Amino acid sequence: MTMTSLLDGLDAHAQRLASSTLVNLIANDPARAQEFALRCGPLYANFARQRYDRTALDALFDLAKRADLAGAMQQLLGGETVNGTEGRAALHSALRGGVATSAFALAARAQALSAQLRMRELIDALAASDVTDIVSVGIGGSDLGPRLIVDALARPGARFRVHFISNVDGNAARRVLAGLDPAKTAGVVISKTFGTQETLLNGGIVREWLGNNDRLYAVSTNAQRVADFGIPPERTLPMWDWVGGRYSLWSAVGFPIALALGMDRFEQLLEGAAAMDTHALHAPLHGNITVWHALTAVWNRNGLHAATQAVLPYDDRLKLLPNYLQQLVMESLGKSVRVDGSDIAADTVPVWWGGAGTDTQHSFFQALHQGTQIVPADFIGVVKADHPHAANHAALLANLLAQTEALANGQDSDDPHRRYPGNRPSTLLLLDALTPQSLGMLIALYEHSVYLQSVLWGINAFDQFGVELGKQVASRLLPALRGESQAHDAVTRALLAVIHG
Ligand SMILES: O=P(O)(O)OC[C@H]1O[C@](O)(CO)[C@@H](O)[C@@H]1O
Repeated sequence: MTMTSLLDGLDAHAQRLASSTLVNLIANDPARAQEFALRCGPLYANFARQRYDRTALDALFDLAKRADLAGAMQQLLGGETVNGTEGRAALHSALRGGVATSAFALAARAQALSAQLRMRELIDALAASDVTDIVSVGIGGSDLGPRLIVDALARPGARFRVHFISNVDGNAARRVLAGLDPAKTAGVVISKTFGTQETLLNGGIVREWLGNNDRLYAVSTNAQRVADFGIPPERTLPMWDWVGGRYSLWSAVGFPIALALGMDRFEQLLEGAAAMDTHALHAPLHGNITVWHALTAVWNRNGLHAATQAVLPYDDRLKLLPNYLQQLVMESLGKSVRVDGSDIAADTVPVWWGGAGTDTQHSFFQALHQGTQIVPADFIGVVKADHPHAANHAALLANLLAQTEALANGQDSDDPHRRYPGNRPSTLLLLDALTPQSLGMLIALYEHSVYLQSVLWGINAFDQFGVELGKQVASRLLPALRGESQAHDAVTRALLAVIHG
C-alpha cells in the first residue's frame, strides 16, 4: 500500500468515529486519560482529548512503522541529506548535543562548540564594556527564535537589554532606536545568507545610527558579504549550510539569546533540546512524544480534515510562540509536491495560528467553541509559577483546564444560541516550570514533530522555495515604484498610479 492510500485509510476511521463524541470516547475508555499521556523530563503531553480511539491509533502507528519514522529520525540526527532539493543535511541537533556518531555530524558538533566558545568570548568582552543595549537585526529564522526566547526568559536587571528589528517598514527601526543611546548600544546583524533585503536595509540604518562600526557584529554563512558590509571577521560568528534558518536559534543566530540570558542559560536551552533529541531517537514509537504529536497532526488534517490548527500558550511569556511556530511549521510543511516532485494527493499543513490565554479567550475563543469549523488546538501550560501572584496563577491554570474541558465536552441547551457542541479536540502540553531546559525541549518537540509530519507526507521540510517568487517580483517592482519603469501587470500598474497620486 502507498502512503497516500494509508493516509486515505484515516478517512475510514474518521467515518467510523463520526458519531462518537469525545465524551463517549473517554467514557468508553477512561484509562486513556492516563494512557494517552507521555512524559519526557519536565514536559508532559496528554493526547486523551484527541478524536481517535485505540483502533484509529493503531492505524496511525501502523502508518508510522510503514513510513519508518524511527529510521527517518536516525537519518535526520545522523546528518544524512534530508534536504534533497538543496542537497543538504539538517543538523540542528549537532548544535545542542552529540546524539550522532557519523563523521559529518561529529565535525558539525566540533564547529558548533567552537562557535559557542567564541560567543562566550564576545559576550565577556561586551560585558566588560559600557554597552547596555543590544539591537538584533534579522528576519524570519534569524529573528523569530531569538525574539521568542528573549521575551520568554530574559530577566529584569540582566546585563544587557536586547531589542529586535525585523520588518523592512522603517517604523520598526525608528521605534527601537528612539529609546536608545548609540554610545551604549551594540548591533548584531544576523542573516544566514547576508543577502536578505530587509536585514541589509535595517542593518544599514543601525550601522549609520551607531556611527561606529566597532560595536557592530554579524552572524552569517557568508563571510565575504559580511566583510563587504563593513564588519570584520573578529566580530563575525559563523553559520553553516547544514542548519536551516528556522532551525537555527541554537546556533550563533542565538547570540542575542546568549546576550540576554547569559551563556550558561543559553547552554541550558541547548541541553533541553538535546534531551528531546535523545528521546526522539531512542524512545520506542508508542512512548515517543514526537511521534504522537506528528501522528495527531496528520490525523487532524487527513482524518478530520481540519483546515487550521491553533496553538494556545497559557503563559504570557510564551505569547510569541505562535509567531515562531508559524514559520517553523508552515515554511517547513507548506508544500504540495512530494520529495520526488509528484503532486501530493493528500492535504498537507493546515494554517497555524493562535495567541496566549487567557487574553485570547476574550478575542477568538467564541469561534473555537461555537464556530462551524473544528479547530484542533495545542494548549500549553506551565505548572509552577515563578512570580508571587498565586491567585493569578491559580486562575490561569483553572482557565486552561476549563477551556480544554469545555471544548471537548460542550454543554447542551434548549436554546441553540446557548448550546456548546463540544467534541473539539485538543492536546495539552504541560511544562513543570518555564526554564531554559523546558523551553528548549518544547521547541525541539515541535521541530521533530514537523520533520516526522514531512516524512508521513513525503515532502521536504527543509526547503522554502515558496518564498522566493514574491522576493523576485518585489525587486523587479522597485524601479517601477521609483517611477523609472512601467510595471508589467495591469492591476499593479493601476495600484502604482494610486501610490504615485
Ligand atoms: O537568514 P536570512 O538568510 O537573512 O534569511 C531569513 C529568512 O528568510 C527566509 O529565507 C524566507 O523567509 C527564511 O527561511 C529565513 O529564515
